[in-house]
Amino acid sequence: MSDTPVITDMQIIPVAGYDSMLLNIAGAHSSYFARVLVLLTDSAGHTGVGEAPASLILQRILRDAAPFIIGKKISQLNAMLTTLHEQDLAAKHPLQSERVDEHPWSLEKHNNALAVIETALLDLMGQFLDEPVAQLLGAGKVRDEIPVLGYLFYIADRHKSDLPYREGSSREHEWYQLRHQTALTPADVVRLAEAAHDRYGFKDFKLKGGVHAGEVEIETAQALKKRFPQARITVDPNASWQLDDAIRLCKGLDDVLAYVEDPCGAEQGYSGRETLAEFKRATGLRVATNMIANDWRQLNHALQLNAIDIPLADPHFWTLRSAATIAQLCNEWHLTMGCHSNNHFDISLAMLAHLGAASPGEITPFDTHWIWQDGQALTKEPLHIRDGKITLPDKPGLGVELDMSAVEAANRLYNSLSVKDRNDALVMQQLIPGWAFSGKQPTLMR
Ligand SMILES: O=C([O-])C(=O)C[C@H](O)[C@@H](O)C(=O)[O-]
Ligand SMILES: [Mg+2]
Repeated sequence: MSDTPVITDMQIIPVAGYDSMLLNIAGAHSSYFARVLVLLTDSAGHTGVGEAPASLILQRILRDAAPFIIGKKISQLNAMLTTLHEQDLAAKHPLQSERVDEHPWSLEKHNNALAVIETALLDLMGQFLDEPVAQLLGAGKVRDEIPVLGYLFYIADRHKSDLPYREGSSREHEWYQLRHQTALTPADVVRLAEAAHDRYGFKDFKLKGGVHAGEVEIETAQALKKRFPQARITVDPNASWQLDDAIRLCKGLDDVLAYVEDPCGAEQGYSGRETLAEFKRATGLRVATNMIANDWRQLNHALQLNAIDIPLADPHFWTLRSAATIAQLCNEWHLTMGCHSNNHFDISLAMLAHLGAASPGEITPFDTHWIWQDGQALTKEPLHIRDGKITLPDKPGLGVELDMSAVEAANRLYNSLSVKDRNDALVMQQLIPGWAFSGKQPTLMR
C-alpha cells in the first residue's frame, strides 16, 4: 500500500463551448454552454479528470470539497466520497435547491460535485491499476461498443437573437451546417435526422418535445418513423403534457414509439410518479424518465408504483458507480438501463461510454448531446460515434488525455461570458418578449 499514489492537487476549471439555438420546455439554448472540469493530480504523476454541468454553486461546492481530497491516497476513494456525502456541502450554499421544481434536470448539484470528483478519482485509480474505468464499476466491463441515439431538437431562428450563434459549415459534412439552422417542422426534423444518420450512423432517435402542441410533436415522431422504419423512436416533452393529453396523444402508437420519456408529470395533487404509472397502465407503452427517479428514494417510489421501465441514470446526477449499480438492478429486475445527457464535452462522452460498457444485459441506446458539440474537443483523441455506437478505447482510466491548450481556450471563453449559468428563459425572451417558463405550456405556444 505504501506505493499507492497520493492526491497532490485539485483544479476546478470551468469551460464553455458553442451550442445551437435548441428549444425545450425551459426555453432556448444560449449560443454557449458551460461545463466544469475537475483535474486531480497524484504523486505518481497521473492526472484524473471528470466533467459536470457548470454552475456557480457547483464550483463553490467543489472548492469546499478540495480539502477533503488533497493529501488522501487514491485507494481511499470510498471513504473520501462518504465524507463528502456526510459533509452535505450543498446545504452550506443557500441557493442549492433553487428551481428544482422548474428545471428538474438540473437538480442534485451536490451529486454533480460527488460525480465529477468520483470520476476523476476513478480515472486515477484506473491508471494506477492499468484498467479502464468500466472495469472498476458494478458488473465490470461487459461490452466494448455502446449504442447511442440521435438526439434531435427543434431549432429556433438564431437570426432573431443577438447572441453570437455559429453559422456552421458543410465543408466536412452537411450535419455541421444543418445543426445551426432553423428546424421547426416535422420535415425539418426529418432532414436533421437524415444528416445525423449519415454522419453518425444512428439507428434510433429521440425528439426533444415541450416546444409545439403535442399533436405536432407526435406528427414529427411519426414522420421520423416513416423515414426510418427500423428505428426506435421516442419523444420527451419533459412532463409538459397533462396526463389525459399524454394518453390521448400516445395511445395506440406502439408501432411508432418504442418508449415515451416523461410524457407527463405532477398535476392536480398527483405526483409525477403517480401520473406516469397511470399513463403506463392506460397506454401499455414503456416509460423512461430523467425527472422522477433521480435518487434512491425517488427510484424506490417509482418502482413501487410501476411508473417506469427505463431509468435514465445519468452519471452526472447519480455518480458513475451508482449509475452502474442501477444498470445491474435493471438487468436483475427486468428493467432497461438508459442514460440522460445535457450538452457536454468529450470527457463526459467518455463517462457515458464507460457506464455503457459496464451496463449488463439489454440497454436502450444512451442519450448524448455530443453531435451538437462535435468538433469542440478538449481531449487529444476524442471518442467518436460511428454506426450509432461509441467504441471504448483499450486504455486505462477514462482513456482520455486533455488537450490543455483547448481547455485553456474553453476556460477563456467561459470567463468572457456575462451569463454563466444556464438560463434558457432569458434566451427565449429574445424571441418572445416577456417569455416565462411554465412547465405545462409548450415553449412556442404563447
Ligand atoms: O432528457 C432530458 O430531459 C434532457 O435532455 C434535458 C436537457 O436539459 C434538454 O432538455 C436540453 O438540452 O434542453
Ligand atoms: Mg428527459
